[in-house]
Formats: sequence, structure tokens, C-alpha cells
Amino acid sequence: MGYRIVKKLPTADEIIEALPLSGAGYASINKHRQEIEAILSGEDNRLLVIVGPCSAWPDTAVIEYAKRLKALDNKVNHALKLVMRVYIQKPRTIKGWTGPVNQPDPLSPPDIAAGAMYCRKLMTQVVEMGLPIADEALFTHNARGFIELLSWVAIGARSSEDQEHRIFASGIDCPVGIKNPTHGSLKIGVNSVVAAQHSHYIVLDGNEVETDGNPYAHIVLRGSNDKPNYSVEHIREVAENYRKNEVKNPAVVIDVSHDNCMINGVKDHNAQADIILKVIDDLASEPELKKLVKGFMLESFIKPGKQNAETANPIDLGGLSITDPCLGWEATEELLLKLATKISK
Ligand SMILES: O=C[C@H](O)[C@H](O)COP(=O)(O)O
Ligand SMILES: C=C(OP(=O)(O)O)C(=O)O
Repeated sequence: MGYRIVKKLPTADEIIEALPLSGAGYASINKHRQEIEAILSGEDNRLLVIVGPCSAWPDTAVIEYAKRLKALDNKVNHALKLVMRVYIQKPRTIKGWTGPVNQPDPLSPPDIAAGAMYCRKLMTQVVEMGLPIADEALFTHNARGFIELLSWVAIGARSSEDQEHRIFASGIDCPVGIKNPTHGSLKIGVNSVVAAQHSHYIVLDGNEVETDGNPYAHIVLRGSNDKPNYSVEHIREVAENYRKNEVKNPAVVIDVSHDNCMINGVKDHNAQADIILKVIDDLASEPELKKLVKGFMLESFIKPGKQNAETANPIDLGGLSITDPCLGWEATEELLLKLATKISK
């Protein structure tokens, strides 16, 4: 075999038993999922905003961010449904740190047992604060113990055409946003949504299993090849593909980070705020498309920008991203207050 066993890991049951979630925590997840489903189906007119750090590290800064987001939520929840990114697993374009779930200290060697405990503890703490949380379902074979804690799940741009990820999305009881693939085809992005909305037969724990199909699967536009895809034309192309495929609960979320915030080949975290406001303005004269756009995603942390964990000396532990650059807290707060006012008019 082309691998070596490093050590035995705790089972998902052992991790859950060591770091349980309260009954109130589970009840709040159910309520958040239902509210997000109501936004996606058009019953609730609020905008879904998935916001938070690119990667959930370090835990102290993530908790500090969650406290600030919770306080802001009290001011904007009449107009916005905030969901915090607690992203514990990171895909890479080629290679690099794959998130705290595998390496809870990015400056020390991987330690998956410690990573599981770090992530479950962090996620349960944020859920117990009453905030809904989101993560990318990247390592799907390793999902139990984390996936139940989420109120919104992403399938990433590098995974969206992958059959295992589509089928995984079809079998989870949680709204799932599927990114357009990195090469940008919106037709393939919509195909992924259609696949996730259908049921599939798979092998699971030695059983033949039929998944239910996920009626709340929707596309997330994140740009491609250094170019944006949040224009009215791009949204119209999704709408046409949705119609042809009779997609249930047709919805689009626009991720204003990633290739959507590229300026001259570099991610400009500050551009995220302007893009959201521009999309809202552009949609004002497109009532049908406006109905389709149910929300936004942005990458935001306490401090603006990013640092390189390998070269930073000393590393900043106060909420400065070690993966994609993030909008800082002050700019995030200003943007979300402005957005809530703008859409309430
Ligand atoms: O959101 C994070 C990154 O865009 C994604 O993980 C890829 O990162 P990389 O291009 O730095 O590898
Ligand atoms: C990696 C992410 O996005 P994408 O899959 O769009 O690159 C992310 O949202 O953290």
C-alpha cells in the first residue's frame, strides 16, 4: 500500500461524547436550518449572509469574532440572516495547510486527533452562543461530529463536479451551497445542483443506502480564472439553466471573495463590500433575478488582509487570516449595517 499508519484516531462517537452539544444547541441548529430553507424557498425575504474567516484559526480569535458577530446579529436580523463561517477544512489549489481539522497548530506537524477535538470544541462553542455556522464539506468521509453542527454547508469549487461530493450533498439534511467549478462553467455548476437535488444509491457503513435528494441545494457564484461572475448576465445564465432543469427552490448565493474579488490577479479583500452593494443596485431593475439572489458570502476576520504563517515573525494571533485575505471587522460591521438598511427601504 502507498501509505503508513501514523496512529489510531478516536471514533466520531468518542469525539462527540467528549465534547457534547446541549439540547438547546441542537434545537437552535434546527431552527437556523429552517430559517435558511425559508429564505431559499422565498418564504422569508431576508438576505442570507455567510460571513467569517477564511479558516477557523486561531480559536481565541474565532471566538472573539463570534462574540462581535452575535452582537451585530441583534442589530441586523430583521433584514439579514447571518451565518458564521467556521471553516475547519481547507482545499488547496496545489498544496499547503489543509485546515485545523488536520493540523490544529499550523506551525507544528499534523495531528488529526487533536484537530478533531479543536474543531468540535470550537464549533460547539459558537453554536452554543446561538449563531448558525457554515463549513465546506471537503473531507466527507470524516464528516460525522462536525456536519450535524452546521446550518449551511458548502461544496467547494474544487469539489463541485466530484460525484462523491454531489452524492454527499444529496444525503444531508441541511441547505447546501455548491460553488461554480474553478474553470467557471455555470452549466456544470447547475448540473451539480441538479445532481444534489436528486436521490442516489450508495454504499454506507456496509449498507446499500438511498439518499433523499436535497431540495435546498443551490449554486454559489465565486468567479473563475481571476474573473468575476456576479453580473446580471451571469445570474441570468444560471436562471435559464435552473429553468431548463426544473430546479426546486431556485436560489443563487454570491461569494464576493475568491475570484470575484480578484483585481489584476490578486484578491482584494476590500473590494468585497463594494461588490455586494453593486450587485444590490444592479438587481434593482431586474425583479426576477433579484428574487433569485438569496444571499452573499464574504471572507471577514478581526484584522484586514492576511499573513503568511510560514514567514510571519512573530505570527499574529489576533485574527489576521493565514489563508485568503479577509475584510477587517470594522469594515464588515459597517457593510452589514449599511446592507440591512439598504434592503429594508
Ligand atoms: O478559500 C481559500 C482558498 O481560496 C482555497 O483554500 C485555495 O487556497 P490556495 O489557492 O491558497 O491554495
Ligand atoms: C475555498 C473556498 O472557496 P472556493 O471553493 O470557492 O475556492 C472557501 O470558501 O473557503
